Amino acid sequence: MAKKIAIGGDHAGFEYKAKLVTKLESQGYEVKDFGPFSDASVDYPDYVHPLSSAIENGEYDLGIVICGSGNGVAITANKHQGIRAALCWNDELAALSRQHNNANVLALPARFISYELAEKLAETFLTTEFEGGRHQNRVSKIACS
Ligand SMILES: O=C(CO)[C@H](O)[C@H](O)[C@H](O)COP(=O)(O)O
Repeated sequence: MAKKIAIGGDHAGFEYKAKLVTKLESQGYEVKDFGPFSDASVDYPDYVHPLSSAIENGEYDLGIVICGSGNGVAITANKHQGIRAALCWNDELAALSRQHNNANVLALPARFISYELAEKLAETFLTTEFEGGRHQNRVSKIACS
């Protein structure tokens, strides 16, 4: 089970991020918050690039990034060769992102889902395993040199 979690985003995701950090820590996860640390307007790449690099370097098992739509943080994270970020807004998508895509970053759209759903998606993402097999062949072909 993934234990070391990196979390980050922007001002639109700040409130959900703060609550998720508390929740995940209460469940025994080691959580590194890459910011931001207030709801003042910021630029998500300033937080998502360092988070993504840390996951690529093996410092954290999985990541969660949160902005208004989830698109900005997902697009930024996916610029990194070692990152497979999945934008999810329902539980089946969160499960499939792990089972089929071995996603290592969950992107959440805070302005479009409830906090309760965000918490559920995070739980599913963090506890679902990659199925491997035919999916491993496909995942191996994602990265370009
Ligand atoms: O990156 C995004 C959109 O792709 C996020 O949703 C941002 O949180 C959003 O763009 C922030 O918008 P704001 O008007 O500056 O609060």
